[in-house]
Amino acid sequence: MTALIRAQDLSVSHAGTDLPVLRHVDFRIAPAEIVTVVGPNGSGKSTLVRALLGHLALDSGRVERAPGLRIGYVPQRVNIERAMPMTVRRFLSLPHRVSDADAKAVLDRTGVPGLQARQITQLSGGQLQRVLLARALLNDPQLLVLDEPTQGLDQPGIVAFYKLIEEVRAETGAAVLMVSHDLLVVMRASDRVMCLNGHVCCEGTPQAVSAAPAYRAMFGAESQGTLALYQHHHDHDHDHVAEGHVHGPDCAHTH
Ligand SMILES: Nc1ncnc2c1ncn2[C@@H]1O[C@H](COP(=O)(O)OP(=O)(O)OP(=O)(O)O)[C@@H](O)[C@H]1O
Repeated sequence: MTALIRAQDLSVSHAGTDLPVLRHVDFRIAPAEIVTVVGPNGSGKSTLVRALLGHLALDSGRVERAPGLRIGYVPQRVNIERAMPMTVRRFLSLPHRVSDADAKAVLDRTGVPGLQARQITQLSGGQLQRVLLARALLNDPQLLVLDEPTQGLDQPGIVAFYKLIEEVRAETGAAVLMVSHDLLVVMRASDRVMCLNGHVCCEGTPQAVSAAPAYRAMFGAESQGTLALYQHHHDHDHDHVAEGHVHGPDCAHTH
């Protein structure tokens, strides 16, 4: 099936960094697929998302988006202006006005009914994430992009949020691209996982990635729990990684 987004050989630099933050990254996501990008802090996950959305200039490579692609984007929670006085109802109408009926329906759907009159600043972390998701769902997206959607949530909150994401995918057929640090939960919820450290260290099914030496080296003890979830039937290689790329400090794979 045709990809919703396909990127080839992406390299991206930020002002003031010597080395490109992303180096020779290939990416694609198909309709209804759940893809998760994992990697250490500063490994370029948010940069990849922003490059795929067309928010950043590329050093090299290209990003192709399906014509007219509808994207629902939930940026990192830290980027939301929490100090600004605004009700949930008003927030849902930015930038496009929505009807009361649609606002009610989407809040019901995301498990936070009746919050219309509440100030954004007064929401709990879990409620805020669901309101952000609600807003992203309003334009009936073919692709949902979630950058660390469960930051600050406790474990039951994280599990419940990913369950909601899976339900939304099942109901709407939307593909989902997530950045996450919640290795255990996210691995179970994903069709495909990409392990990023400036370049793609490993990529594949959760089973394959959780057993990959690069992933294990990167996440250490935390990865052991993930490994226990899966049987060991891994056979990945790094053939898709461009020759001569530079390893990040936590990347231990060999060629
Ligand atoms: N606007 C910017 N200007 C300069 N450098 C930036 C900018 N945005 C990100 N960087 C740098 O690029 C690198 C990758 O950042 P990015 O936010 O993509 O990483 P990340 O994997 O999403 O990290 P985290 O897990 O901490 O959110 C970091 O070293 C960061 O400091």
